[in-house]
Amino acid sequence: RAHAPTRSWSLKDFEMGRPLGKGKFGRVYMVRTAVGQSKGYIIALKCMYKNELVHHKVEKQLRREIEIQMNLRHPNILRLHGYFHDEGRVFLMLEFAGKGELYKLMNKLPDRRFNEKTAAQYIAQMADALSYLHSKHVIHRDIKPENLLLGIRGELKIGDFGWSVHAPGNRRTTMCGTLDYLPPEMVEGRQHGEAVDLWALGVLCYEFLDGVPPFEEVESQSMTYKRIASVDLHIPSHFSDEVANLVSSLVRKNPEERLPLSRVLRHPWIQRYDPDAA
Ligand SMILES: COc1ccc(C(=O)Nc2ccccc2)cc1NC(=O)CCSCc1cnc2[nH]ccc2c1
Repeated sequence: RAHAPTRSWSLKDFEMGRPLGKGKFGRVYMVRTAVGQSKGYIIALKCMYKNELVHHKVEKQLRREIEIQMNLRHPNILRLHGYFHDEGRVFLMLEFAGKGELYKLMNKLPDRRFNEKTAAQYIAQMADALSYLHSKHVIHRDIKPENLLLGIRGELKIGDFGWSVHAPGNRRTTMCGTLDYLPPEMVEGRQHGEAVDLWALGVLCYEFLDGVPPFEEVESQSMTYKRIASVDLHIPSHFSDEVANLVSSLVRKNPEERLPLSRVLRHPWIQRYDPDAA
């Protein structure tokens, strides 16, 4: 049974603000609740057309996602405050992340690189969010910079759950977007579990420090595929020994050998920059 919204919202409850971007199936606007006199608060309103959702056969996935996300509460996971619909559209009331999209910030950095201190804080926040999701048997499956947002205090927020499923997952619908973050078991279409997020965490850490993901082959997707399947990983010389150790412990072919999140949070590289991470 889909969650009965806490109260029935409708478009007239909001003051429309500027567009925040185009999502997968709709547009997102910055809006303020409590029209008129009282302050209210700012949220991101995602507007999607029902016939488009039906056309792409994703209405069941959306319903499942709403079920999952209405119960998630974590500082590094973008909140879904509620949802409502009118005759032709579905609206998601999402948390507004005050410092915007992480990849836009990355594109402004010289060679898109963060220093190790910033990267370690982000990875600690991601590990925290992922251990929360995994404790609820939710696999994200799509951890990558494009899906990360920044809160007003500069904290990371996992922002988009287009592919989260209850473990163990076995992707039924076809893939879209980059292969770069997918682990061998997914590119080979095999059974996969929560360890796919551990692999992606290692790939994310690599990209934060090198500016590009480890298996990227701009020219050829099939080459990326081969490099992932063979774990053709080369750690750049500018990586500290400790972060080299962390990345190599996460980006492992065998899912069972990947460093568990509890160990990531206690890893020397994380502890050096974020002592109260664990
Ligand atoms: C929890 O979050 C989400 C949950 C569900 C869905 C979704 O669309 N699910 C879906 C749709 C159809 C079929 C199946 C599933 C999307 C999001 N999240 C976003 O879309 C992030 C960017 S919109 C928010 C936002 C906030 N804060 C910002 N600050 C600057 C820009 C910005 C942008």
